[in-house]
Amino acid sequence: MSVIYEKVALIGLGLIASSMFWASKRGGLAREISGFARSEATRDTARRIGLCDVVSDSVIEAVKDADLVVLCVPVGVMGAVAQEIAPHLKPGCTVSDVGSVKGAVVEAVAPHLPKDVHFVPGHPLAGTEHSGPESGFATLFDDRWCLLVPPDGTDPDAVAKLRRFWEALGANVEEMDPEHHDLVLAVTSHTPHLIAYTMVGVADDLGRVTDSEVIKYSAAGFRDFTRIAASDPTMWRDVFLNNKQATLEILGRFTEELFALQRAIRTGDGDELFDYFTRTRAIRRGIIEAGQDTDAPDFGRVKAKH
Ligand SMILES: NC(=O)C1=CN([C@@H]2O[C@H](COP(=O)(O)OP(=O)(O)OC[C@H]3O[C@@H](n4cnc5c(N)ncnc54)[C@H](O)[C@@H]3O)[C@@H](O)[C@H]2O)C=CC1
Ligand SMILES: O=C(O)C(=O)Cc1ccc(O)cc1
Repeated sequence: MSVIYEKVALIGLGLIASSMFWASKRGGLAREISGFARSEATRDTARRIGLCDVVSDSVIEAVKDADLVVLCVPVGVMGAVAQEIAPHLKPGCTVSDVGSVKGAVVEAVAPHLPKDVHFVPGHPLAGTEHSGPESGFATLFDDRWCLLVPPDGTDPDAVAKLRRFWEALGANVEEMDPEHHDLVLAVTSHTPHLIAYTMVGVADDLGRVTDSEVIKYSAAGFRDFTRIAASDPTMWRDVFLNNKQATLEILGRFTEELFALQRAIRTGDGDELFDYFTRTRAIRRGIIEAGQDTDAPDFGRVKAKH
């Protein structure tokens, strides 16, 4: 592999930034990677484990002379971080992010950036329920999607370079517009997370989630819910507050379907239940035939290149 960016700055040293660092080192994709995190404890941990070539105590220092700056912070603080770094960005550099929501991030970040900087927002569809600087690993993005949502008129060379970088990190890259991204993610990630949170909350309300019998006998479905419900609360609070419209739209549809199934159970309508489950089974089989393995413990890897 060869160097794609001379200097990369990673802002917010958690799961995604640390995985980007290790994957970038694996491929030799940057000559220097600087990092900044808000808390001193995170910066100390990063230094101790060798995360980033240089860990700066100031975000301004971290972005100085960087050719690529990636915002890896919770969605709700992207705008504030962009505002802080904007006057210190190298002319001609690319600013990107990895936030799970795109519309609100574009709105919050774009107005702060100088005209001579390329803004190419991104979102790797890869993660785990773990967070923090010690949770990252080099293979996180291998065979996963990374979606780029460049605003209209973005310099195609800047987009192509960032695409090459993500491909070298191991991902399959596709471009999308922010609104479509947010709707797709509301269906495939955000609403399912909310359902997992709710289901674990319900079990907890019943006082059984920590009960050894429930843990002992819990089937894979509930275990997956508890894994997902262990995800970072700040990150997920920000996802829902910033993808409000699409999540509420999908939740509305979800509750309609749930009520229909509830009614079928109450009235003993076996045909309704059977037909519904037959339809959903076909969807699952379609996913497998398309080469996407959703059995992966964290998130479906992309088996086939599309
Ligand atoms: N965790 C996951 O599975 C995935 C997360 N994402 C997105 O990636 C972004 C980062 O997520 P993770 O790496 O999982 O989070 P994380 O919680 O592991 O790391 C976030 C880091 O940002 C730092 N931070 C928070 N506010 C800050 C500020 N104002 N200035 C500087 N640093 C600040 C935190 O101290 C922490 O070090 C989020 O926007 C999230 O939506 C995207 C794909 C997957
Ligand atoms: O851990 C899981 O199951 C995930 O769903 C990972 C994930 C979380 C958030 C994202 O924006 C993308 C991927």
